[in-house]
Amino acid sequence: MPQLSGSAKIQGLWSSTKLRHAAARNLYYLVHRRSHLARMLLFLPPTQKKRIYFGSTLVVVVSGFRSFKEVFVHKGAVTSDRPRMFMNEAIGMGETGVVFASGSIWKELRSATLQILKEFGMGTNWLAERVQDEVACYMDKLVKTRGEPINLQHFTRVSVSNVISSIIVGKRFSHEDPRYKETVESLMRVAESSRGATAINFLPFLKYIPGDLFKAKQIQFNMTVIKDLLVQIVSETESTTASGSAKDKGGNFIFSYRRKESEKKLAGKRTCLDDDNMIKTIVDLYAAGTETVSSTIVWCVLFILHSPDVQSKIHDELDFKVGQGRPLTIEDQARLPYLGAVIKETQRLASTVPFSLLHKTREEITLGKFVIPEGTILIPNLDSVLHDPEIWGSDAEKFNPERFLDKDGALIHREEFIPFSIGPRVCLGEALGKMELFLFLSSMFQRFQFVPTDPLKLPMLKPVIGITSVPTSFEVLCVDRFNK
Ligand code: HEM
Repeated sequence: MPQLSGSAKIQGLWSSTKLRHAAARNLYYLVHRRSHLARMLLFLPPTQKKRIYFGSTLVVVVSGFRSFKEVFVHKGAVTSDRPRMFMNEAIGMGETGVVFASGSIWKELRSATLQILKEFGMGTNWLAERVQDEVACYMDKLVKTRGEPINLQHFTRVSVSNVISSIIVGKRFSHEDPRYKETVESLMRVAESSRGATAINFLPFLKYIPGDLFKAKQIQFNMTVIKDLLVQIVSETESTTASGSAKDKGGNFIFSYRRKESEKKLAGKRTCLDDDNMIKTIVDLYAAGTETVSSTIVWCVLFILHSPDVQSKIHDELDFKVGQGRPLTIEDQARLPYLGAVIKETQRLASTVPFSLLHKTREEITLGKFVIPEGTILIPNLDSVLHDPEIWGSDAEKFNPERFLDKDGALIHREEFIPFSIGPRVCLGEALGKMELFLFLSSMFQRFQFVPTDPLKLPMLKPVIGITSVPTSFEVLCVDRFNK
C-alpha cells in the first residue's frame, strides 16, 4: 500500500501534538487505481486499527513540500476548487464569497478582491499607515494595563480585526462600539467552533446530533449575527459614502466593489459581483484576516516567554537600530533581520493554519503511481511541511529563529517556508498579514517587555486546533520599557 511521506494530521480530530504526530506517522491512503470507490484508512496504533469512511468521498491528505508543489502548484488549475462548506451553508449562502466559491465565480471574486486590495496599496505605505494607526491604539490599550496580567489574545483580536474595518468601511471602529464588539466576539466563537464545522463538512449528518455536539447551531447562530451586523454596516456605509477611490479619504472596499460591479454591468458583461458575493466576501475577509494574524502575534509572545534570551536579542536589535524615540514604520523591516527571523520562526512553529483549507479536484489527477479521481477532497497538511525534520533539521520542533539567519545575520529565504500555502489559492491577504505581523510585533517589543505571571509556571505551548491553531488561553504582563 503506497504511503505519502511526511507527518500528517487531520484538522480537528486531534489537538495534542503527540497524538497528532503519532497518528500522522500511521496515516495511510488507499487509492484504488481508476477506482471511484473512495475511502480512507486511518491506522491508529496497530492494535487499534480503525477505518474511517467519509461516505463515498475520497479524502487525501497531501503532505510534504514536494507533494504540495506537485498538487497545488503544478496541478493547481484542477486542484483549486473547494468542497461544500458548512460555514456557508449555515447562513444559506451556498457557494458565495472569495474563500469558499469555486470555478469562474471564485476567479472573478479573487481577482476583484485582489485588485481592490492593491488599489489600497496592500504591501505599501498607504495601508501600512492604516495599520500603524491601529497599532497606536493597541499600544495605548496595552500601556493602560499598567503591567497587570492580561489576556493578550482578546486585545489583539479586536485590533487586528479593525485593520480589516479600515479596508472594508474606510474607518476604524472604537473598541467599545457595541456592534463592532459583537462582530468580533461572534468571529471568535465561530473560530472556536470551527473544529465542529470541519467534521460536518465531511459528515453532514453530524449537524443533527442532539446537544449540538458538533456546534452546528452555535456556528449557524454566530455566522448569522456576523452577516446581519455586516449587512447593516454595509448599508450605512453605502448611504454615507458618495464616491471616492480606494485611497481617498472615505474610500473603502464597498465603494470599489460597487464601482467594479457597475462597470461590468454597463459594459454588458456577465458578472458575479452582486450583493450576496459582496457580503460574503466581506465576512470572509474579516474571518480570514482576524484569527490568523492575532493568533500568530500571541504565539510569538508565548514562544518568547519560553525563550527569554530571544526577547533580549529583539530588544537589543530594536534599541540599537531604531531606538525608542519614534514609532516604527514598514521601512524599518530591512533594519531588523533578527525580528524578521523571529516572526518567520513563529509562523513556522505555530503553523497557524495547520491544514490550510480544504481543496477539491476538478478532474482526475495522477501523482506518481496514484490516481486521484475527480471530486476528491484534498487536505493540505501544511503542518507536515512546516515541521518536517528533513527540511528544518532534528530541532524542527524547537523555537530557533537562527535557522532563518545566515552567518552574517542576514535573513534567509527558504522555499519551504509556506505558512500562507502555495498555488492559485495561496492566501489572498499574505502581503497584508506580513505587514501586520511586522508592525504589531515590532511596536510591541519596542515598548514592552513581556513577562510571565509566574516564572516557575510558564503558560502551556498547547494549541487549540480548529481551522486555526490558537494558543491555549494565558495571561501575561506587558511591562512598559519607556516608564520603568
Ligand atoms: C498570519 C496570517 C495569515 C496566514 C498564516 C494565512 C494563511 C492562509 C492559508 C493557509 C490559506 C488557505 C490557502 C489555500 O486554500 O490553499 C489562506 C486563505 C485566505 N486568506 Fe489568509 N492567512 C493570513 C492572513 C490573512 C489576512 C490578513 C487576510 C485578509 C485580507 C487573509 C485572507 C485570506 C483569503 C481571502 C483566503 C482565501 C483565498 C482563496 O480561497 O482564494 N489571510 N490564508
